[in-house]
Amino acid sequence: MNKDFVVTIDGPSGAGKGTLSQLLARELGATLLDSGALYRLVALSSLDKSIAVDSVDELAVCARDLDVQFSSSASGVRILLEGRDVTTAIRDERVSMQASAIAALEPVRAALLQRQRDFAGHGPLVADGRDMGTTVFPRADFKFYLTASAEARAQRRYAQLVAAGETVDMARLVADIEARDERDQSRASSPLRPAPDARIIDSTELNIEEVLQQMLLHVSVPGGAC
Ligand SMILES: Nc1ncnc2c1ncn2[C@@H]1O[C@H](COP(=O)(O)OP(=O)(O)O)[C@@H](O)[C@H]1O
Ligand SMILES: Nc1ccn([C@@H]2O[C@H](COP(=O)(O)OP(=O)(O)O)[C@@H](O)[C@H]2O)c(=O)n1
Repeated sequence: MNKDFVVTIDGPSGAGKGTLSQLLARELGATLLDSGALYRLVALSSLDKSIAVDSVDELAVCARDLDVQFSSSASGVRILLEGRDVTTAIRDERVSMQASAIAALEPVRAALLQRQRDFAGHGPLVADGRDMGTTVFPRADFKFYLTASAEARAQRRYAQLVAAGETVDMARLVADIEARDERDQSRASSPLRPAPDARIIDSTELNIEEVLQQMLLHVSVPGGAC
């Protein structure tokens, strides 16, 4: 087994990718790539700079020049955009919708591609997103596609946002999630779909620990299965 092995976790919003990729990375001693955060950062930066969604060239420059730092802290990974802590700001629903819109633009995806690939090759990597197993790391060692019913995903997201102190309109949240799913799946450039060699896990009826155990069953690392 390659010491720089790559595990990819793709799937729709609220399927549990972020949660499971963190747990799996901890179990495997791997670095984490939260590719959605990169799209969210371009979205936030473009909203801050009032760049319109149809200004494709400007958005691509924004993605290419993104000044971002991921720093570990006691409360988890903090994300800095041009030195400003935007860890919470990028999770805002307005940013989610903007991220989904700009993620459909091929020049933006192309501008982020190498930045994502650069995470590999420095030890094991767990990469979370929509096209990790299809486009960014097509030769990954282990690929997962995590999904759950739209209702379960919306309920999870609702609980997560309420716990973070936000006021959430459930009907709006469901509509937003469905709109993002539709856009992610139907775009021409790297649409959301399982890689042919991905293991599909439906977590609708599974808790987080059960999903983690299923994943660990299929990831074997040097020194034996873990
Ligand atoms: N299998 C599960 N059962 C219950 N809650 C879950 C499960 N997987 C994830 N969650 C919760 O759902 C919310 C969304 O999960 P997250 O990992 O952010 O999803 P994603 O990254 O796919 O959008 C989080 O609050 C997380 O704790
Ligand atoms: N590899 C990726 C990751 C995210 N994205 C886009 O970026 C948006 C935000 O990604 P995310 O993973 O943070 O979203 P959630 O699953 O947390 O809702 C998604 O709605 C996708 O449109 C993408 O197109 N490709």
